[in-house]
Amino acid sequence: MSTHPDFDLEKEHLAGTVAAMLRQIEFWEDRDRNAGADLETSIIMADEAGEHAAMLSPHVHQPYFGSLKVRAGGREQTLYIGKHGFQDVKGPHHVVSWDSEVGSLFYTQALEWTPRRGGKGVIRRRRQLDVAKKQLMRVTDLYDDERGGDTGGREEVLLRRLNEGSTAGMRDVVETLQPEQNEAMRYPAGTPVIIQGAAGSGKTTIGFHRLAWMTNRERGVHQARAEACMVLMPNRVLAAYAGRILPELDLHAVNVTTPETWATGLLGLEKLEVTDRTLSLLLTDRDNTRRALAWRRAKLLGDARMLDVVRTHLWHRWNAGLKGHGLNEPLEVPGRAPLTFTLTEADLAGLLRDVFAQDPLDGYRAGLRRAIEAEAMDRLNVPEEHAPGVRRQLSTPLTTLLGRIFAGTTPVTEARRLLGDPDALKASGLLTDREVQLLMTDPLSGIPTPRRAHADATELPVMLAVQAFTGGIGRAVGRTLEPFDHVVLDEAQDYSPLLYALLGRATRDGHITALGDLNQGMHGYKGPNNWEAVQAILPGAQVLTLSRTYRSTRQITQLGARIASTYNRAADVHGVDRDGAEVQRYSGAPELELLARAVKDAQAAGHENIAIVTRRGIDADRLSEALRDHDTDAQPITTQEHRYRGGVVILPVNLAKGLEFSAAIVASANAETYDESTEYERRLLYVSASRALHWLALVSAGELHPLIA
Ligand SMILES: Nc1ncnc2c1ncn2[C@@H]1O[C@H](COP(=O)(O)OP(=O)(O)OP(=O)(O)O)[C@@H](O)[C@H]1O
Repeated sequence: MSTHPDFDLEKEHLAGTVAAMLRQIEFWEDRDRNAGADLETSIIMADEAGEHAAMLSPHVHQPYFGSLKVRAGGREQTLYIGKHGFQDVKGPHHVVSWDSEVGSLFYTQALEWTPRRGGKGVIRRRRQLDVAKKQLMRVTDLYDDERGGDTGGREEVLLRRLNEGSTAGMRDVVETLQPEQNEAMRYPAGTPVIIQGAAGSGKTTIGFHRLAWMTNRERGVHQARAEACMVLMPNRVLAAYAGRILPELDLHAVNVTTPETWATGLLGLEKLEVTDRTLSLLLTDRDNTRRALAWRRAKLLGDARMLDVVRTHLWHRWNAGLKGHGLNEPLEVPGRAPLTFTLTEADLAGLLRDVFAQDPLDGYRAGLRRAIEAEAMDRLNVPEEHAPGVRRQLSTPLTTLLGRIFAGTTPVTEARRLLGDPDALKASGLLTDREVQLLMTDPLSGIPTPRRAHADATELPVMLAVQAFTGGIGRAVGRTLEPFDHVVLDEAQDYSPLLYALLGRATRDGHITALGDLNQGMHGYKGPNNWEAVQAILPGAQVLTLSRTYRSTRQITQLGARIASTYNRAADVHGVDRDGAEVQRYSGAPELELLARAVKDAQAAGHENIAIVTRRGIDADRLSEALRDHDTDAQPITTQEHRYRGGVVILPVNLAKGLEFSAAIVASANAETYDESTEYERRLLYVSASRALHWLALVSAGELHPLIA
């Protein structure tokens, strides 16, 4: 297929590597060889060997995708880079893992590095090796110092990859990771990272790669365990779509969920309906004063100061709660005369003060229990071996006592009590009188609430703050709480500073990766004003910018830029210059007919994964039904329960965000549907028009939207 002079040599090396891998897998799977001294040892050994075999076998069909020729310590060698490291015990067919320190050299532009053993290492050649089904398909040199250095091969390989069709899930980009992405992905572990990048710059993809990199043993104390990590995505359709990247990255058991699911789970209220009434008001109310009020109130609810407003409120509540309470418990300690443990109200207040000072991760209720137990052991001089017995005797009286002090502090009721009480809001001294007044107004009163138990997206963080102080915040492991090893936030521009503060508490220090685009914010009333506001909350956080975009052809990117330039002066992003089909425009006939024709045209152009994007969910349901009469089967994705499995689908723009398709068709692409004078609507039009990789159609029965006509 290729005429590269080294093709045959590489082919031979590949065959050798495949054989070595198969030999190793066979070795691991050989039960007799894994027989230990006793049955238990044998089982453990066999299990471990089986695990190694299971990890390696998916990689046999493509052991590596590139190589590096390096010179270090007077010796030249070629390192093969793959998705999974492999040590050939009987031969030279080793593979270095892409996420190792050495693997990084494949992606950078650097020509030298400092090897672990010291001295100087020189990169002599970078080579891409396309391998599929154990066959070598193509050899492309990216850099070769014998052929004048940079060959332009990296761009060539990238373009080939970007020309491929979309799939039903997010894909890894291990083979074509670009230098600036590689740098963001490997930013030193233990530093919170904010990756800012335009739509299609690979933020979400890179976030998952960083997570995979974080689980590599080379990260030392910063290594993350996949099962102790969490990724938050804006909706469940996208979470499922993106989650398909995990096995490709050898990541298993990572919890990919939405902030609402995580929050309601933490509150123990899985059935709680989460509304966004501020958004409803901003979209429907024409009263600018009320809109401004709703916006400012939502912002204030998400202000980081609210954490201490909540804390101060709880301080007063619980101090009032312990009035008139104490303990007077007879205790038995073996070998000692009967004892009594007495705690006065003043003692309790003192212990509560200590707990507030300690600020324990698992909450103040558990903290106070521990403090009282420790006080008992200390005062009564209980020897270590009898401590568990004393704790047992204290258990019931303590549960009763704590129940009284913390009575009624459930996150939902307590957050609402605080937000309805101006004196409580003022208690911390952190909010000005005007701010307290603002919180006391209810600009949303005209927006209906659901019948079911509900909480608004803007008040949820305040509820979580109550939860954080009462029962704690973090990852539930059995009955205890631990911090997450690492948390990745997608669409991070939509997270309030208060949420950042809470997530920071719930995660190991320095282990948050936030992916976002301040220019793409659809929900500015919830998010931070700028990344500095987030940096102020996550100490040491670094903002890294991805400047190039990869998703779409030049034709599609240019159309998107035209829409975005109406609300965003920074819209001038530069994309990979990839040529594609002209944007198709359909109008002047009934919409159904045009949509059906567009689907046929997209299929005729060779595309399989095709999306029709509508403005609202009900449009998608209605059109999906009606299109059947036009011989077009488009599966609706209109609830968070639906999953994208490839093929032709029809979905509203809010569920399309983050997904991508080989071809996209924007339905009702006109000014009646996407109001030209409303920035929010123009942003939605942008999202609709930026879902396609290769082929885009704009459809309207009447005139097309002036921005794209
Ligand atoms: N280095 C790369 N090699 C190949 N493809 C890439 C690379 N980087 C990004 N892409 C592709 O670009 C597309 C956009 O990536 P991704 O969805 O991660 O971007 P994003 O910045 O999160 O976009 P959005 O803001 O729209 O959600 C995907 O198809 C992804 O596979």
